Amino acid sequence: MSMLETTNLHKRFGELQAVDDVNLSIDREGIHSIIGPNGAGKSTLFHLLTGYLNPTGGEIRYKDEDIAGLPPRKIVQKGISRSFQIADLFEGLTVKENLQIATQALDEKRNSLWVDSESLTTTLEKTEQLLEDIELVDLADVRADALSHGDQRKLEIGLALAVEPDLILLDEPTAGMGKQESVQMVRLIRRLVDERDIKLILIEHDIGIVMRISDRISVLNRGQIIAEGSPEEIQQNERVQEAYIGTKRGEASE
Ligand SMILES: Nc1ncnc2c1ncn2[C@@H]1O[C@H](COP(=O)(O)OP(=O)(O)OP(=O)(O)O)[C@@H](O)[C@H]1O
Repeated sequence: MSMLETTNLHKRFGELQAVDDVNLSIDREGIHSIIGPNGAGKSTLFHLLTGYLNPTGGEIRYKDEDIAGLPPRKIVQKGISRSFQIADLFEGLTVKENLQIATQALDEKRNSLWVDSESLTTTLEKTEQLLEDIELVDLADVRADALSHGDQRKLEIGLALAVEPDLILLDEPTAGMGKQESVQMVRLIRRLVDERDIKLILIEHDIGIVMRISDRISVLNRGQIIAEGSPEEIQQNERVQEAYIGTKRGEASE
């Protein structure tokens, strides 16, 4: 059974159908990538799945419950998380402080004036675990705005993990990275998915990375899904090749 399913999902901006009758089925395990040329509708689809945009039509079912149109906070509570931009968060705080705040957001007692020692211990333990998971133990006391670009992206993933999601959505986690940083990031993401047993939906422009990391791929073009399958199937699909004509080899939409 699938974990997340969209049925006839639409999002229109004026005359433009940015997401056009999308039927997507995401099963419970592994990494499912969404690829497609610039303007294909990938980010719009992510915004719909995470509550940042309301669909114009259609359904989004997560664990068999309709979540279309729910606000982002409610969707996070259901177990779906996405990466945040550090710029929108706490640049002046350290790596550890950022993770602590995100972890505390899970705690039902966060609005209470008195935090009991048990929940404080749990928060600290979870924060330590997150630091290890995202390989930032050595940089725990460094301010977020002093981190390298690659380490900021790791922290963004840590923040998304802090709410203990079952499903996580990452939008271009390797954007702006050099080759070596990208390889490290891909390795980290694969390990997290396997160790934490979470499902990942990924938007990624680098086709080389997509083919290496994905268990399944859906291809969007002009708001519609034009192909879905394993990396091998997608590589050989003629409609996909046509959609990418004119793009450089090894890059989907640059
Ligand atoms: N808020 C908005 N208002 C109007 N049009 C929008 C809005 N957001 C996106 N669009 C349009 O919807 C289409 C799909 O955009 P979207 O950003 O989802 O594509 P994408 O596949 O993520 O592209 P990219 O790879 O360049 O990030 C584009 O034509 C875009 O200009």
